[in-house]
Amino acid sequence: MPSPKARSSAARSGSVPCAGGNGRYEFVSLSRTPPPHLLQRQGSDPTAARLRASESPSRRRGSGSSTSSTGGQQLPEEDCMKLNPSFIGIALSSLLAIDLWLSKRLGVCACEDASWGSVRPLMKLVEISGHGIPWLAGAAYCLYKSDSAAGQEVMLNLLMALVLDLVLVGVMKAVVRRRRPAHNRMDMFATFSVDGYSFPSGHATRAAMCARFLLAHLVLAAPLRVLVLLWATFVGFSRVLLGRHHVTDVTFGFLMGYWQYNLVEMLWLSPVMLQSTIGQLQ
Ligand SMILES: CC(C)=CCC/C(C)=C/COP(=O)(O)O
Repeated sequence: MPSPKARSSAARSGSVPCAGGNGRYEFVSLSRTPPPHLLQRQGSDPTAARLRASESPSRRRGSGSSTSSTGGQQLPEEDCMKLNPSFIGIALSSLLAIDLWLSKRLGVCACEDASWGSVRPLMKLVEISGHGIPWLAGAAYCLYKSDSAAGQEVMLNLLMALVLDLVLVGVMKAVVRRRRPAHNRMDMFATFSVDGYSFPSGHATRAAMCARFLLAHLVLAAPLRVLVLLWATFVGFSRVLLGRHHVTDVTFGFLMGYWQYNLVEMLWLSPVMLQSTIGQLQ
């Protein structure tokens, strides 16, 4: 009988252990039709039942409702789908496996005992620099202090962009509900409940969106522009180093933040709108 590890790696690699006719376990490729004695046994064998139970809910749903013929055997249609896994399915599973492996390897500051644990405090400073609270507070303060209409307009739109970002990321996290990496220590300050989820990285979306915003609306010297880009990149990268996120959470977060800036430009609050808004507030 194979060890549990062998069983799980076999399941991952597309072959499943089944109880053979002589009581021994055999590995059967999912891409081949199982021998008849295995097909007969699957109905009553507890191991086969357990394996079926571990299949995806979508496969379990509607089990036994329809059948198709394969080589004279009547197979449930769901099993035929299993025998022909789609190319996109395999590509996605491979990407996810690489993502998990790479994220774990790169999470070198995930705790003090990790290989780069000594730089964790520095990484946490980078984390704070991309947190929503300092950005919201900073934008609100600049809006309050700004004495030019142009400055007020930019800061109001930055505030609107930051709120939009929080809402969109919150909705996305609540829909996808991907768990954070197992090696993450949840010691972030000021989080919403959806921040228990991982996809996408809110820091990455904010960093990408704010970097585009600053580069487009502030007159900055070339070295400062480079610094803004470096900061945004580092904020994203630090999420993986801290073990907070998978690589794909951050990659998607950057893309989403980049796209969010386009949305902000589309929804841009003009001076006319600004005056009527301020008028209503007074
Ligand atoms: C409380 C406020 C205003 C914002 C929460 C910011 C936050 C903690 C986001 C989570 O970021 P990651 O998804 O990158 O971990």
